[in-house]
Amino acid sequence: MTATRIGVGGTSAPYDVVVGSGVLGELPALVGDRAARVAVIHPETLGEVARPVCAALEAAGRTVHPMPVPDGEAAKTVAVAADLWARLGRAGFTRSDVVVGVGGGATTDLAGFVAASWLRGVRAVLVPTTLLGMVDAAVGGKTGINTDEGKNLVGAFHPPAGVLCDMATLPTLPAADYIGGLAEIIKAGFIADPVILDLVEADPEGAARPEGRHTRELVERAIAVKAEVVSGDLRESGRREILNYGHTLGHAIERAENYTFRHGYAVAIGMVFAAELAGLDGRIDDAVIARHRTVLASVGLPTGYAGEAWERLRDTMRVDKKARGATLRFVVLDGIGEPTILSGPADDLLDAAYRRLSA
Ligand SMILES: NC(=O)c1ccc[n+]([C@@H]2O[C@H](COP(=O)([O-])OP(=O)(O)OC[C@H]3O[C@@H](n4cnc5c(N)ncnc54)[C@H](O)[C@@H]3O)[C@@H](O)[C@H]2O)c1
Ligand SMILES: O=C(O)C(=O)C[C@@H](O)[C@H](O)[C@H](O)COP(=O)(O)O
Ligand SMILES: [Zn+2]
Repeated sequence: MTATRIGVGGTSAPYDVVVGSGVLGELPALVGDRAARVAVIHPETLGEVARPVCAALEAAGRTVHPMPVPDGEAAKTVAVAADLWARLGRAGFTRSDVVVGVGGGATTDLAGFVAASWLRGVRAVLVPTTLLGMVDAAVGGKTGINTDEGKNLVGAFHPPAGVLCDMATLPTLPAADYIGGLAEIIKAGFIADPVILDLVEADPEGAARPEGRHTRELVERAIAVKAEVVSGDLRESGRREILNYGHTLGHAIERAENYTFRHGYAVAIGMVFAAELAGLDGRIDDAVIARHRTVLASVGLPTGYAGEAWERLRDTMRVDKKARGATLRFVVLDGIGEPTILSGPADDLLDAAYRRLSA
């Protein structure tokens, strides 16, 4: 199957998300001719995945600097970012050079942030190798790291110069990580493209595997949702907030679990919470709430949570980026494909929605 190109606009430098299988040959063109040096930031555990990326760039005449970092969320720290700044400095990276991020969403968030901050911004090209990275994290220019106080609290909007989704990398991804990516795909279904929900419901077992019959369509539909939203609101001054569906509680759970809980799993629970909130607020009926639980559970995602104390989660949600002053704001649905903001819900509504998660 040939590669698909999904354009992302809304900036002075529109870019393509290239989706296909065995498409590494497209990488040098995304990196461009001006770069003499390319830093390839990748998890140290993914040396085998990064090697062909480095080889493709070397074959195109670039001087490649592989920069291994800790795996997954452990890389999203200021200490790792500072170490990368030091490595770029020692290697003499200038404004015409390029940072390539290879790996899951945690790695591409870090690589994007380092590219955004080095010399106040150099080009980033992202090569996501997880389902979640392809359909969400690598697209749209949100970059960042975590702090002790919460998730993604430091970062920058820095759109990539290109994104290469080589689906041939997916078969080695552990099943649990693949399923985590489905949470963001299902999110795109609830907020904007209900056909996604239909496709998952038609074949949940296939949806949970890279070789599933609808996989390519699910990936492309989710990217199309993200591309359309961020093209209209890069800096999240309005509509982009819908991409945060399920993330207000989700991020609080990730922090409470010390980032050992997969992002997609936390978002799945957060979407059920948001659905319960919307139901209690009279916005959606029981059938829509039930559809959240059934579609998420059908692919193996969690729909309940009985972990950390609710009071602590509620406190953590106060540093959510959608909050304004003391007012918590949640993305909720008025119906499938009809996201809106619920501003300042009463404490008893929040408490009741949370109780339904542990019931
Ligand atoms: N910037 C955004 O818009 C955005 C959007 C969604 C999520 N995110 C962020 O993305 C992160 C989650 O991303 P994730 O789910 O990809 O997790 P991750 O980056 O932690 O990767 C999950 C695991 O998969 C491994 N892996 C990656 N590719 C592999 C492959 N091809 N074969 C074998 N193993 C492979 C990684 O080494 C890691 O152990 C979170 O930090 C989240 O906040 C950002
Ligand atoms: O791109 C966006 O905008 C999103 O909200 C996508 C989310 O899936 C993603 O997890 C994002 O990193 C969350 O952003 P944050 O601003 O809440 O940290
Ligand atoms: Zn997310």
